[in-house]
Order: sequence, then C-alpha cells, then structure tokens
Amino acid sequence: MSKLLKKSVKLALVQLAAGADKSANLSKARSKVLEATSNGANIVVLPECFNSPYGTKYFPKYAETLLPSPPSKEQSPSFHALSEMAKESKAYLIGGSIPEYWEETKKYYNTSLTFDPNGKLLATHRKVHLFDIDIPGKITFRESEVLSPGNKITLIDLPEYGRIAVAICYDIRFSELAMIAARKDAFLLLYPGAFNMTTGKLHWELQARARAMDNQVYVGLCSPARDMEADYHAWGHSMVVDPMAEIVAETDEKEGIVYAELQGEKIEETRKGIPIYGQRRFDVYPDVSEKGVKYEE
Ligand SMILES: O=C(O)CCC(=O)C(=O)O
Repeated sequence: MSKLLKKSVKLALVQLAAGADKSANLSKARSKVLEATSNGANIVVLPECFNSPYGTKYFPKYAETLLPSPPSKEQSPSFHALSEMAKESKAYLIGGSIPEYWEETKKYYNTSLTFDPNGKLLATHRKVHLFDIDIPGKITFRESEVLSPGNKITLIDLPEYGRIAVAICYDIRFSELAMIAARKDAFLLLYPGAFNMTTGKLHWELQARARAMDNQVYVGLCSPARDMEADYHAWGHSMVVDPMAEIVAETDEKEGIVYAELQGEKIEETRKGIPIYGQRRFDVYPDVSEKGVKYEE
C-alpha cells in the first residue's frame, strides 16, 4: 500500500463554459458534477471562474462575500450551491474558483473552495500569484488591477485517500509551490486554470507534466471550455498527468469531463525507479519546504 494515496481514487475534471448568467452557470455545474459522480468519481474539480465570465471587468460584478464563514445565501450563492453539490453527489468537490470580495479589507480575490462529501467546507485557497503578463500583440492581462493575492499554500487532507494541494492557474508557474506541497506529502496537485490561446498552446501541457515529473505526483488541470463569443478564449484541454509525467486523460477545447483512476502504486513505482526523493543534496542547496512556509493542513 502507498503511504501517500491509501486507496485508488477516481478523479473527474469538469470542463465547462461559463456565461453571463450566474445561476445558469451554477446549475450547469451541478448537473455536470452529478454526471461525474454517477460515473464513479470520488473527487470532482470545476474550472477557474466557473460561475462568471473570466476578465478583470467581471470580478467586482460577480464577487461574493465568503467571510465570516459560513456566509449567508445572499452573500454567497456559489458557496451554498457548491456545498449542496458536494453533499448531493457525495464527493469531494474542488469548486474551481470564484471572485471573492472581503469586506474587512475591501479587496477582491480569486478564490477556490473545497468541500467534503457532507458539504462541509474543507479549505479556501486564494490565488497566490496574480496573472499579470504582457506579450505584445498577443495578450495583456493584469489581474492585479482588481485582485489582491492570497498568502498561503493550501494542503487538504482527504481522510480516506491522503493529502492534495489546490492552487489556481498562474500559480502553476511557480514550481516552489508544487515542490513544497509534494514534500509535505501531497499525492495530487490540482489547478483549476484558464490558460489562453497564446500560452495555452506552449505551456499548459508542459507545466502540468513538469510539475508531475519534478515532484513524482499526479497533477490535474481543469479549464473552462473555449467560447469564441466570450472576451477571453480559454485554452481548454483539461488533463490528468501521472507521476511519470505521462498524460493519462485529456480532452479538447469543448465542454466535457475528463476521468482518471489514480493509484498510489504508480507514485511508489515512479519514486523507486527514479529515486530523486532520496538523492536531494540539501547540503548543497536548501530544502524550500522547510523554512518559513505558510501553508494550511
Ligand atoms: O500562466 C498563463 O499563461 C495563464 C494564466 C492564467 O490564465 C490565469 O492565471 O488565469
């Protein structure tokens, strides 16, 4: 038996397109989550900004209040919809992300909520690295014009299975975060994310496979479906990569659900074959997972 992943688990990544109507987005998410669990999924993931269109101008309009927790239904319809979905489907639910407004600081965040199969909130991750890029003639995006960053790494214990880590989209580019999560014994790194037509093509698969290869863990990336009528054209291609960095399941740019069965033996076998875990040279460089890390267990 693997000490990281106690028993095999079926992961589902729900790739859906979010439109302008929040309640329609929530009810589409509900029917897809139920479809995933009727096909045996134990952990279900939704995409980044699954309840709203993606774009800085939309964040304030769609933002919901999550603190103090639990919020009322008026403060956060998405919180309650996700909690119900988890309960109804009896699965762990990583609720992609939603725009959050925190009254105390008057700040906006890009926030992911994870619920257990009883509908209880297990963890909250606010995107730590904001998506600020400028590739002339291709894409300019500045989340920091509206959003503030979160300040911690999010590790979540699922009692029957083991530990997972959740981060959001641009967070994947910061390999320290993935490495720390893996060294704190996560078996799976999950990234709801909305890459675009420029960086998606070049870096989406590469990032997923690199994080899996470096850390010898499973990686799941869950994108919105591509909508060419929307302001932002998501890359799609939600995928699951195994600890050997092989893509085990992937979809195209359209709506769909990606499934994969994750096995602890695959992690053990990979680490036995390529034993980098015991070969690190912390006498030459520091162990980044040891010093001053803010994470949640
Ligand atoms: O890193 C990228 O290229 C895309 C990131 C992104 O779309 C996001 O953080 O929402």
